Amino acid sequence: MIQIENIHKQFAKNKVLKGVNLNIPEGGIYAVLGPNGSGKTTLIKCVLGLVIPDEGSISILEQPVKNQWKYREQINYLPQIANFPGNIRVRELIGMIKDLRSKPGDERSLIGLFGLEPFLNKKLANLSGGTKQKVNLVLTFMFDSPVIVLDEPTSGLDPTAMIVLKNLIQKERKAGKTFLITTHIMQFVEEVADQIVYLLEGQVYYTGTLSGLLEKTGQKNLEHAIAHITMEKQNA
Ligand SMILES: Nc1ncnc2c1ncn2[C@@H]1O[C@H](COP(=O)(O)OP(=O)(O)OP(=O)(O)O)[C@@H](O)[C@H]1O
Repeated sequence: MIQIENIHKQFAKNKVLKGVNLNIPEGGIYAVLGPNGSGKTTLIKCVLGLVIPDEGSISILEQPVKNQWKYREQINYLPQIANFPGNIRVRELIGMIKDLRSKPGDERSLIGLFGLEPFLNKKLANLSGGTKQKVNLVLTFMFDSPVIVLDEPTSGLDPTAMIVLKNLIQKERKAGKTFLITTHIMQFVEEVADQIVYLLEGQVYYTGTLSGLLEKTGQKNLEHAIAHITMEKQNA
């Protein structure tokens, strides 16, 4: 479904991705993890065509993405920071995004799930951070696409919204969708991810199941496994 081969990317002298290889088959939830600044967002943006790699190739649904744009219709993307103008009302924003996509979107059940009815006529600038994130999740999940990319989806969410999000992800996964998710919330990863991709020093340090990572590191949970990898690297 997504093939990433030998991706390199540097910003000025900062070599962020140094030969990333990753093969993501169709269906399932891939958590892309790594320390701050390890290149998770950069990698995701390469997949989306928002960052152009210096070297390497990416194919999605068997199509190389270089100089292409049509494939993006197959991806729903939740950015880490979505910067929409503050004077737009929630209802208008949803309408605008639906007009921009060439496929139909259905936001009604999502608005109910996230309890957003009272906010539909409010301007974005007047919403709390968590409520804005719920709106962004509606914008992401209202379209039916085979690939869903979520950059820090839990940001600012209260526990109820977190449960709604986890259920939504599981529902879409059962429908055969492929997820790429970045997050620093390890409990979230333990609960939803099928596979873990751990980026370190510009390369993929680990891909596999959570239990495989625990076995590899000899730790009892993901938080400890990651701390173990970091310490090991520091002492190397
Ligand atoms: N457009 C850009 N111009 C210059 N440097 C950039 C740009 N985008 C990212 N970087 C740098 O690339 C590195 C990786 O950033 P990236 O956002 O991909 O990391 P991340 O793993 O997603 O981090 P976090 O966990 O903090 O979200 C950082 O050093 C960042 O400053």
